Amino acid sequence: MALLGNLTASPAATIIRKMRQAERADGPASMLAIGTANPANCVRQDEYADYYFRITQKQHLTKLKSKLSRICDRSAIKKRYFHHTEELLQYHPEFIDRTLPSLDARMDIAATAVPDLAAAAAGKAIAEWGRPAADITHLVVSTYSGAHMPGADLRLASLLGLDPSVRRTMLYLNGCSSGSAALRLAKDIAENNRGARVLVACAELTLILFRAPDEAHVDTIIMQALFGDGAAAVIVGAEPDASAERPIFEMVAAAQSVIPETTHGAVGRLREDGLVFNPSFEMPALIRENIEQCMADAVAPLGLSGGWNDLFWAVHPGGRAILDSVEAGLRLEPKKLTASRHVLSEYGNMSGPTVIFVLDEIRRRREHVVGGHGLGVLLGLGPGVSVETMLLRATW
Ligand SMILES: CC(C)(COP(=O)(O)OP(=O)(O)OC[C@H]1O[C@@H](n2cnc3c(N)ncnc32)[C@H](O)[C@@H]1OP(=O)(O)O)[C@@H](O)C(=O)NCCC(=O)NCCSC(=O)CC(=O)O
Repeated sequence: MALLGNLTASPAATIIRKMRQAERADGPASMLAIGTANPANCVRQDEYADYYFRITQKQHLTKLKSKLSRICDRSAIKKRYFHHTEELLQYHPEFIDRTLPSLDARMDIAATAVPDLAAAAAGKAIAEWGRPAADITHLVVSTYSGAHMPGADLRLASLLGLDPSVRRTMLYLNGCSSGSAALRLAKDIAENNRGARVLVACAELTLILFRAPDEAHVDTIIMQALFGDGAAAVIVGAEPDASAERPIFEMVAAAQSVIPETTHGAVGRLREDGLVFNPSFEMPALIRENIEQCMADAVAPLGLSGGWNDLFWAVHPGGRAILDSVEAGLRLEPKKLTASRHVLSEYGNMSGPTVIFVLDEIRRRREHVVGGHGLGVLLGLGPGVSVETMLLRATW
Protein backbone atom coordinates (compact mmCIF):
# COMPACT_ATOMS: atom_id res chain seq x y z
CA MET A 1 0.00 0.00 0.00
CA ALA A 2 2.83 2.35 0.95
CA LEU A 3 4.58 1.73 -2.39
CA LEU A 4 1.35 2.30 -4.30
CA GLY A 5 0.68 5.44 -2.31
CA ASN A 6 4.15 6.80 -3.17
CA LEU A 7 3.80 5.87 -6.83
CA THR A 8 0.39 7.43 -7.32
CA ALA A 9 1.57 10.62 -5.68
CA SER A 10 4.84 10.74 -7.63
CA PRO A 11 5.42 13.23 -10.46
CA ALA A 12 5.88 10.31 -12.89
CA ALA A 13 2.41 8.94 -12.04
CA THR A 14 0.87 12.40 -12.53
CA ILE A 15 2.58 12.75 -15.91
CA ILE A 16 1.43 9.28 -17.02
CA ARG A 17 -2.14 10.01 -15.89
CA LYS A 18 -2.15 13.28 -17.86
CA MET A 19 -0.66 11.52 -20.91
CA ARG A 20 -3.39 8.89 -20.76
CA GLN A 21 -6.07 11.56 -20.43
CA ALA A 22 -4.61 13.40 -23.43
CA GLU A 23 -4.52 10.17 -25.48
CA ARG A 24 -8.24 9.55 -24.98
CA ALA A 25 -11.12 11.28 -26.71
CA ASP A 26 -13.52 13.24 -24.52
CA GLY A 27 -16.78 12.24 -26.16
CA PRO A 28 -18.32 8.95 -27.31
CA ALA A 29 -17.60 7.57 -30.77
CA SER A 30 -20.02 8.17 -33.63
CA MET A 31 -20.63 6.58 -37.00
CA LEU A 32 -19.61 9.27 -39.50
CA ALA A 33 -20.41 7.56 -42.82
CA ILE A 34 -21.83 4.27 -44.14
CA GLY A 35 -21.29 2.49 -47.47
CA THR A 36 -22.62 -0.81 -48.82
CA ALA A 37 -21.97 -2.96 -51.91
CA ASN A 38 -23.13 -6.20 -53.53
CA PRO A 39 -21.85 -8.29 -56.44
CA ALA A 40 -23.63 -8.02 -59.79
CA ASN A 41 -25.21 -11.48 -60.06
CA CYS A 42 -28.77 -11.13 -58.74
CA VAL A 43 -31.10 -14.13 -58.35
CA ARG A 44 -34.79 -13.76 -57.57
CA GLN A 45 -35.97 -15.86 -54.66
CA ASP A 46 -39.00 -17.20 -56.56
CA GLU A 47 -36.58 -18.61 -59.16
CA TYR A 48 -33.90 -19.77 -56.73
CA ALA A 49 -34.97 -23.42 -56.29
CA ASP A 50 -35.00 -23.96 -60.10
CA TYR A 51 -31.70 -22.10 -60.49
CA TYR A 52 -29.91 -23.94 -57.66
CA PHE A 53 -31.02 -27.47 -58.60
CA ARG A 54 -30.19 -26.77 -62.27
CA ILE A 55 -26.68 -25.41 -61.69
CA THR A 56 -25.85 -28.24 -59.27
CA GLN A 57 -27.40 -30.80 -61.69
CA LYS A 58 -29.62 -32.26 -58.97
CA GLN A 59 -33.02 -31.79 -60.59
CA HIS A 60 -33.83 -35.45 -59.95
CA LEU A 61 -34.05 -34.69 -56.18
CA THR A 62 -37.63 -33.53 -56.65
CA LYS A 63 -38.77 -33.77 -53.01
CA LEU A 64 -35.82 -31.72 -51.78
CA LYS A 65 -36.38 -29.17 -54.53
CA SER A 66 -40.05 -28.78 -53.52
CA LYS A 67 -38.94 -28.29 -49.93
CA LEU A 68 -36.50 -25.55 -50.95
CA SER A 69 -39.27 -23.93 -53.01
CA ARG A 70 -41.54 -23.90 -49.95
CA ILE A 71 -38.80 -22.48 -47.72
CA CYS A 72 -37.98 -19.78 -50.30
CA ASP A 73 -41.70 -18.86 -50.51
CA ARG A 74 -41.87 -18.38 -46.74
CA SER A 75 -38.44 -16.77 -46.35
CA ALA A 76 -39.65 -13.16 -46.80
CA ILE A 77 -36.71 -12.68 -49.21
CA LYS A 78 -37.30 -11.24 -52.71
CA LYS A 79 -33.78 -11.48 -54.16
CA ARG A 80 -30.12 -12.03 -53.31
CA TYR A 81 -26.73 -11.21 -54.87
CA PHE A 82 -23.82 -13.59 -55.43
CA HIS A 83 -20.20 -13.30 -56.52
CA HIS A 84 -20.35 -16.81 -57.98
CA THR A 85 -22.03 -17.28 -61.34
CA GLU A 86 -23.09 -20.30 -63.33
CA GLU A 87 -19.94 -19.92 -65.48
CA LEU A 88 -17.65 -19.92 -62.43
CA LEU A 89 -19.31 -23.07 -61.06
CA GLN A 90 -18.85 -24.83 -64.42
CA TYR A 91 -15.08 -24.39 -64.02
CA HIS A 92 -15.17 -25.72 -60.45
CA PRO A 93 -17.04 -29.02 -60.09
CA GLU A 94 -15.43 -29.31 -56.65
CA PHE A 95 -17.69 -26.48 -55.37
CA ILE A 96 -20.70 -28.67 -56.11
CA ASP A 97 -19.47 -32.16 -55.22
CA ARG A 98 -18.91 -32.23 -51.47
CA THR A 99 -16.67 -35.32 -51.71
CA LEU A 100 -14.00 -33.31 -53.56
CA PRO A 101 -11.58 -31.06 -51.66
CA SER A 102 -12.35 -27.46 -52.59
CA LEU A 103 -10.93 -25.24 -49.85
CA ASP A 104 -7.85 -24.21 -51.87
CA ALA A 105 -9.91 -23.04 -54.86
CA ARG A 106 -12.44 -21.24 -52.63
CA MET A 107 -9.61 -19.44 -50.80
CA ASP A 108 -7.87 -18.46 -54.06
CA ILE A 109 -11.04 -16.72 -55.26
CA ALA A 110 -11.69 -15.09 -51.87
CA ALA A 111 -8.15 -13.68 -51.72
CA THR A 112 -9.10 -10.95 -54.19
CA ALA A 113 -12.91 -11.05 -54.30
CA VAL A 114 -13.39 -10.34 -50.55
CA PRO A 115 -11.17 -7.22 -50.41
CA ASP A 116 -12.51 -6.03 -53.78
CA LEU A 117 -16.10 -6.13 -52.50
CA ALA A 118 -15.04 -4.55 -49.20
CA ALA A 119 -13.31 -1.79 -51.19
CA ALA A 120 -16.51 -1.07 -53.15
CA ALA A 121 -18.40 -0.49 -49.86
CA ALA A 122 -15.53 1.37 -48.16
CA GLY A 123 -15.05 3.66 -51.18
CA LYS A 124 -18.67 4.79 -50.82
CA ALA A 125 -18.26 5.39 -47.08
CA ILE A 126 -15.10 7.44 -47.64
CA ALA A 127 -16.78 9.50 -50.39
CA GLU A 128 -19.70 10.26 -48.05
CA TRP A 129 -17.33 11.12 -45.19
CA GLY A 130 -15.65 13.69 -47.45
CA ARG A 131 -12.15 13.50 -46.02
CA PRO A 132 -9.10 11.93 -47.73
CA ALA A 133 -8.66 8.15 -47.34
CA ALA A 134 -5.19 8.85 -45.93
CA ASP A 135 -6.88 10.37 -42.81
CA ILE A 136 -8.04 6.88 -41.77
CA THR A 137 -5.88 5.88 -38.78
CA HIS A 138 -7.24 2.38 -38.01
CA LEU A 139 -8.76 -0.41 -40.09
CA VAL A 140 -10.92 -3.28 -38.77
CA VAL A 141 -11.86 -5.93 -41.34
CA SER A 142 -14.08 -8.94 -40.68
CA THR A 143 -14.84 -11.97 -42.83
CA TYR A 144 -15.26 -15.75 -42.69
CA SER A 145 -15.21 -16.10 -46.47
CA GLY A 146 -11.42 -16.33 -46.72
CA ALA A 147 -8.32 -16.46 -44.54
CA HIS A 148 -4.87 -15.36 -45.69
CA MET A 149 -1.62 -13.92 -44.34
CA PRO A 150 -1.30 -11.08 -45.06
CA GLY A 151 -5.06 -10.77 -45.07
CA ALA A 152 -7.88 -8.88 -46.74
CA ASP A 153 -7.04 -5.89 -44.52
CA LEU A 154 -3.70 -5.26 -46.24
CA ARG A 155 -5.10 -5.60 -49.75
CA LEU A 156 -8.02 -3.34 -48.83
CA ALA A 157 -5.65 -0.72 -47.40
CA SER A 158 -3.71 -0.78 -50.65
CA LEU A 159 -6.86 -0.60 -52.86
CA LEU A 160 -8.10 2.43 -50.91
CA GLY A 161 -4.73 4.18 -50.73
CA LEU A 162 -4.66 4.20 -46.92
CA ASP A 163 -1.54 5.46 -45.19
CA PRO A 164 1.06 2.67 -44.59
CA SER A 165 0.95 3.53 -40.87
CA VAL A 166 -2.77 2.60 -40.62
CA ARG A 167 -3.26 0.20 -37.68
CA ARG A 168 -4.95 -2.92 -39.03
CA THR A 169 -6.96 -5.65 -37.24
CA MET A 170 -8.51 -8.74 -38.87
CA LEU A 171 -11.51 -10.54 -37.35
CA TYR A 172 -12.03 -14.05 -38.76
CA LEU A 173 -14.93 -16.51 -38.36
CA ASN A 174 -17.11 -14.37 -36.12
CA GLY A 175 -20.26 -15.51 -37.93
CA CYS A 176 -23.22 -13.23 -38.30
CA SER A 177 -22.39 -11.07 -35.27
CA SER A 178 -19.09 -9.94 -36.85
CA GLY A 179 -20.51 -6.59 -38.03
CA SER A 180 -21.62 -5.69 -34.51
CA ALA A 181 -18.35 -6.97 -33.02
CA ALA A 182 -16.28 -4.90 -35.47
CA LEU A 183 -18.29 -1.78 -34.61
CA ARG A 184 -17.83 -2.44 -30.87
CA LEU A 185 -14.07 -2.70 -31.42
CA ALA A 186 -14.05 0.48 -33.52
CA LYS A 187 -15.89 2.34 -30.75
CA ASP A 188 -13.24 1.28 -28.20
CA ILE A 189 -10.41 2.29 -30.55
CA ALA A 190 -11.95 5.69 -31.37
CA GLU A 191 -12.66 6.53 -27.73
CA ASN A 192 -9.18 5.55 -26.57
CA ASN A 193 -7.14 7.26 -29.30
CA ARG A 194 -7.88 10.98 -29.65
CA GLY A 195 -8.35 11.92 -33.31
CA ALA A 196 -8.62 8.29 -34.49
CA ARG A 197 -10.75 7.63 -37.57
CA VAL A 198 -11.54 3.91 -37.81
CA LEU A 199 -12.69 2.27 -41.02
CA VAL A 200 -14.77 -0.86 -40.35
CA ALA A 201 -15.24 -3.13 -43.37
CA CYS A 202 -17.17 -6.42 -43.37
CA ALA A 203 -17.46 -8.58 -46.48
CA GLU A 204 -18.88 -12.06 -47.04
CA LEU A 205 -19.23 -14.31 -50.10
CA THR A 206 -21.43 -17.38 -49.86
CA LEU A 207 -19.04 -19.19 -52.21
CA ILE A 208 -17.30 -20.47 -49.04
CA LEU A 209 -20.42 -22.48 -48.16
CA PHE A 210 -21.90 -23.21 -51.59
CA ARG A 211 -22.45 -26.93 -52.31
CA ALA A 212 -25.01 -29.22 -53.93
CA PRO A 213 -28.20 -30.30 -52.16
CA ASP A 214 -28.02 -33.66 -50.42
CA GLU A 215 -30.85 -35.63 -48.85
CA ALA A 216 -28.53 -36.62 -45.99
CA HIS A 217 -27.80 -32.94 -45.19
CA VAL A 218 -31.11 -31.09 -45.25
CA ASP A 219 -29.61 -28.08 -43.45
CA THR A 220 -27.61 -27.33 -46.65
CA ILE A 221 -30.79 -26.06 -48.30
CA ILE A 222 -31.52 -23.77 -45.32
CA MET A 223 -28.18 -22.02 -45.92
CA GLN A 224 -28.80 -21.93 -49.68
CA ALA A 225 -32.26 -20.42 -49.08
CA LEU A 226 -31.21 -17.60 -46.79
CA PHE A 227 -27.66 -16.38 -47.34
CA GLY A 228 -26.40 -13.79 -49.84
CA ASP A 229 -23.21 -11.84 -50.57
CA GLY A 230 -22.50 -8.27 -49.51
CA ALA A 231 -20.08 -5.85 -47.94
CA ALA A 232 -20.60 -2.87 -45.66
CA ALA A 233 -18.29 -0.20 -44.27
CA VAL A 234 -18.57 2.43 -41.54
CA ILE A 235 -16.23 5.25 -40.56
CA VAL A 236 -16.13 5.68 -36.79
CA GLY A 237 -14.62 8.56 -34.83
CA ALA A 238 -15.08 10.57 -31.63
CA GLU A 239 -15.27 14.37 -31.33
CA PRO A 240 -16.49 14.95 -34.89
CA ASP A 241 -15.19 18.04 -36.67
CA ALA A 242 -18.37 20.15 -36.90
CA SER A 243 -17.21 21.85 -40.09
CA ALA A 244 -16.33 18.69 -42.02
CA GLU A 245 -18.08 15.65 -40.51
CA ARG A 246 -21.78 14.77 -40.12
CA PRO A 247 -22.35 12.12 -37.42
CA ILE A 248 -25.17 9.65 -38.08
CA PHE A 249 -25.36 7.55 -34.91
CA GLU A 250 -23.63 8.20 -31.58
CA MET A 251 -22.37 4.87 -30.21
CA VAL A 252 -23.51 5.27 -26.60
CA ALA A 253 -22.64 1.88 -25.03
CA ALA A 254 -21.81 -1.63 -26.25
CA ALA A 255 -22.19 -5.05 -24.63
CA GLN A 256 -21.84 -8.70 -25.53
CA SER A 257 -23.48 -11.67 -23.85
CA VAL A 258 -23.97 -15.35 -24.53
CA ILE A 259 -27.24 -17.24 -24.17
CA PRO A 260 -26.29 -19.95 -21.62
CA GLU A 261 -25.70 -23.50 -22.86
CA THR A 262 -26.36 -22.77 -26.54
CA THR A 263 -22.97 -23.45 -28.14
CA HIS A 264 -24.80 -25.88 -30.45
CA GLY A 265 -27.12 -23.08 -31.69
CA ALA A 266 -25.06 -21.95 -34.69
CA VAL A 267 -22.00 -24.05 -35.45
CA GLY A 268 -19.49 -23.54 -38.28
CA ARG A 269 -16.57 -25.78 -39.23
CA LEU A 270 -13.97 -24.95 -41.88
CA ARG A 271 -13.45 -28.21 -43.78
CA GLU A 272 -11.79 -29.44 -46.96
CA ASP A 273 -15.10 -28.77 -48.73
CA GLY A 274 -15.47 -25.23 -47.41
CA LEU A 275 -17.35 -23.77 -44.45
CA VAL A 276 -20.01 -26.11 -43.16
CA PHE A 277 -22.44 -24.02 -41.15
CA ASN A 278 -25.38 -25.49 -39.27
CA PRO A 279 -27.90 -23.18 -37.68
CA SER A 280 -29.93 -25.29 -35.27
CA PHE A 281 -33.69 -25.78 -35.55
CA GLU A 282 -33.82 -24.23 -32.10
CA MET A 283 -32.36 -20.83 -33.04
CA PRO A 284 -35.71 -19.01 -33.33
CA ALA A 285 -36.98 -20.44 -30.00
CA LEU A 286 -33.67 -19.77 -28.19
CA ILE A 287 -33.79 -16.15 -29.27
CA ARG A 288 -37.48 -15.68 -28.45
CA GLU A 289 -37.00 -17.08 -24.93
CA ASN A 290 -33.77 -15.26 -24.06
CA ILE A 291 -33.70 -11.96 -25.90
CA GLU A 292 -35.51 -9.88 -23.30
CA GLN A 293 -33.14 -10.96 -20.49
CA CYS A 294 -30.09 -10.24 -22.71
CA MET A 295 -31.47 -6.79 -23.51
CA ALA A 296 -32.35 -6.03 -19.89
CA ASP A 297 -28.80 -7.00 -18.79
CA ALA A 298 -27.26 -4.86 -21.56
CA VAL A 299 -29.16 -1.66 -20.80
CA ALA A 300 -29.46 -1.98 -16.97
CA PRO A 301 -26.05 -0.31 -16.32
CA LEU A 302 -27.39 2.71 -18.25
CA GLY A 303 -30.38 3.01 -15.91
CA LEU A 304 -32.78 1.91 -18.65
CA SER A 305 -35.28 -0.92 -18.46
CA GLY A 306 -38.04 -2.13 -20.76
CA GLY A 307 -39.90 0.39 -22.88
CA TRP A 308 -38.60 -1.46 -25.94
CA ASN A 309 -41.14 0.21 -28.22
CA ASP A 310 -39.71 3.65 -27.35
CA LEU A 311 -36.45 2.70 -29.13
CA PHE A 312 -35.59 2.18 -32.81
CA TRP A 313 -34.21 -1.26 -33.68
CA ALA A 314 -31.44 -2.39 -36.05
CA VAL A 315 -31.73 -6.18 -35.66
CA HIS A 316 -29.61 -8.68 -37.62
CA PRO A 317 -32.10 -10.35 -39.98
CA GLY A 318 -30.76 -13.91 -39.67
CA GLY A 319 -33.96 -15.25 -41.19
CA ARG A 320 -37.68 -14.46 -41.12
CA ALA A 321 -38.18 -16.66 -38.06
CA ILE A 322 -35.33 -14.90 -36.21
CA LEU A 323 -36.99 -11.50 -36.71
CA ASP A 324 -40.37 -12.96 -35.69
CA SER A 325 -38.68 -14.24 -32.50
CA VAL A 326 -37.09 -10.89 -31.61
CA GLU A 327 -40.43 -9.17 -32.26
CA ALA A 328 -42.31 -11.66 -30.06
CA GLY A 329 -39.65 -11.85 -27.32
CA LEU A 330 -39.57 -8.07 -26.87
CA ARG A 331 -43.27 -7.52 -27.72
CA LEU A 332 -42.26 -5.03 -30.41
CA GLU A 333 -44.81 -3.28 -32.59
CA PRO A 334 -44.45 -4.70 -36.13
CA LYS A 335 -43.22 -1.35 -37.54
CA LYS A 336 -40.12 -1.53 -35.27
CA LEU A 337 -38.47 -4.14 -37.51
CA THR A 338 -39.39 -2.57 -40.86
CA ALA A 339 -35.77 -1.73 -41.73
CA SER A 340 -34.50 -5.23 -40.81
CA ARG A 341 -37.31 -6.89 -42.78
CA HIS A 342 -36.64 -4.62 -45.77
CA VAL A 343 -32.94 -5.56 -45.84
CA LEU A 344 -33.78 -9.28 -45.50
CA SER A 345 -36.20 -8.95 -48.39
CA GLU A 346 -33.79 -7.11 -50.71
CA TYR A 347 -30.54 -8.98 -49.95
CA GLY A 348 -31.12 -12.06 -47.73
CA ASN A 349 -28.86 -12.78 -44.74
CA MET A 350 -25.38 -11.47 -45.68
CA SER A 351 -23.97 -12.39 -42.23
CA GLY A 352 -21.86 -9.65 -40.59
CA PRO A 353 -22.47 -6.85 -43.12
CA THR A 354 -26.27 -7.19 -42.87
CA VAL A 355 -26.76 -5.20 -39.69
CA ILE A 356 -24.85 -2.28 -41.25
CA PHE A 357 -27.23 -2.40 -44.24
CA VAL A 358 -30.02 -2.11 -41.63
CA LEU A 359 -28.39 0.98 -40.07
CA ASP A 360 -28.12 2.50 -43.55
CA GLU A 361 -31.82 1.79 -44.14
CA ILE A 362 -32.78 3.36 -40.78
CA ARG A 363 -30.95 6.59 -41.54
CA ARG A 364 -32.63 6.63 -44.98
CA ARG A 365 -36.08 6.28 -43.36
CA ARG A 366 -35.18 8.82 -40.63
CA GLU A 367 -38.13 10.07 -38.61
CA HIS A 368 -40.38 7.30 -39.93
CA VAL A 369 -38.34 4.92 -37.76
CA VAL A 370 -36.62 6.96 -35.09
CA GLY A 371 -38.64 8.30 -32.12
CA GLY A 372 -38.39 11.65 -30.34
CA HIS A 373 -35.34 11.00 -28.14
CA GLY A 374 -33.51 9.29 -31.01
CA LEU A 375 -32.37 6.28 -28.97
CA GLY A 376 -32.15 2.83 -30.51
CA VAL A 377 -30.44 -0.55 -30.34
CA LEU A 378 -28.18 -2.38 -32.75
CA LEU A 379 -28.62 -6.12 -32.14
CA GLY A 380 -26.20 -8.67 -33.59
CA LEU A 381 -26.71 -12.44 -33.27
CA GLY A 382 -24.06 -15.04 -33.94
CA PRO A 383 -22.41 -18.29 -32.90
CA GLY A 384 -22.25 -18.73 -29.13
CA VAL A 385 -25.17 -18.00 -29.28
CA SER A 386 -23.72 -14.50 -28.91
CA VAL A 387 -25.86 -11.42 -28.51
CA GLU A 388 -24.10 -8.15 -29.35
CA THR A 389 -25.91 -4.97 -28.36
CA MET A 390 -25.06 -1.34 -28.90
CA LEU A 391 -27.17 1.55 -27.66
CA LEU A 392 -27.26 4.25 -30.35
CA ARG A 393 -28.48 7.85 -30.55
CA ALA A 394 -29.48 9.17 -33.96
CA THR A 395 -27.72 12.50 -34.40
CA TRP A 396 -28.91 13.85 -37.75
C1 LIG B 1 -35.79 -21.10 -42.88
C2 LIG B 1 -37.13 -20.43 -42.59
C3 LIG B 1 -37.22 -19.14 -43.41
C4 LIG B 1 -38.24 -21.39 -43.04
O1 LIG B 1 -39.48 -20.83 -42.73
P1 LIG B 1 -40.79 -21.74 -42.57
O2 LIG B 1 -41.92 -20.85 -42.21
O3 LIG B 1 -40.95 -22.53 -43.83
O4 LIG B 1 -40.39 -22.53 -41.30
P2 LIG B 1 -40.27 -23.99 -40.82
O5 LIG B 1 -39.68 -23.85 -39.49
O6 LIG B 1 -41.59 -24.68 -40.98
O7 LIG B 1 -39.21 -24.73 -41.75
C5 LIG B 1 -39.47 -25.27 -43.04
C6 LIG B 1 -38.71 -26.56 -43.20
O8 LIG B 1 -37.31 -26.31 -43.00
C7 LIG B 1 -36.82 -27.10 -41.93
N1 LIG B 1 -35.85 -26.33 -41.14
C8 LIG B 1 -36.05 -25.15 -40.53
N2 LIG B 1 -34.93 -24.76 -39.88
C9 LIG B 1 -34.01 -25.70 -40.10
C10 LIG B 1 -32.66 -25.87 -39.71
N3 LIG B 1 -32.05 -24.97 -38.97
N4 LIG B 1 -32.00 -26.97 -40.12
C11 LIG B 1 -32.61 -27.90 -40.92
N5 LIG B 1 -33.90 -27.79 -41.33
C12 LIG B 1 -34.58 -26.72 -40.92
C13 LIG B 1 -38.04 -27.44 -41.09
O9 LIG B 1 -37.86 -28.63 -40.40
C14 LIG B 1 -39.10 -27.60 -42.15
O10 LIG B 1 -39.00 -28.87 -42.75
P3 LIG B 1 -40.30 -29.73 -43.18
O11 LIG B 1 -40.97 -28.91 -44.26
O12 LIG B 1 -39.74 -31.01 -43.70
O13 LIG B 1 -41.13 -29.86 -41.94
C15 LIG B 1 -37.30 -20.13 -41.08
O14 LIG B 1 -37.42 -21.38 -40.38
C16 LIG B 1 -36.18 -19.33 -40.51
O15 LIG B 1 -36.05 -18.12 -40.75
N6 LIG B 1 -35.39 -19.99 -39.65
C17 LIG B 1 -34.25 -19.35 -38.98
C18 LIG B 1 -33.02 -19.55 -39.78
C19 LIG B 1 -31.79 -19.31 -38.95
O16 LIG B 1 -31.50 -20.08 -38.03
N7 LIG B 1 -31.06 -18.24 -39.26
C20 LIG B 1 -29.90 -17.90 -38.52
C21 LIG B 1 -28.73 -18.14 -39.38
S1 LIG B 1 -27.31 -17.93 -38.45
C22 LIG B 1 -27.13 -16.27 -38.24
O17 LIG B 1 -27.79 -15.47 -38.81
C23 LIG B 1 -26.11 -15.84 -37.25
C24 LIG B 1 -24.94 -16.71 -36.98
O18 LIG B 1 -25.11 -17.52 -36.11
O19 LIG B 1 -23.82 -16.54 -37.49
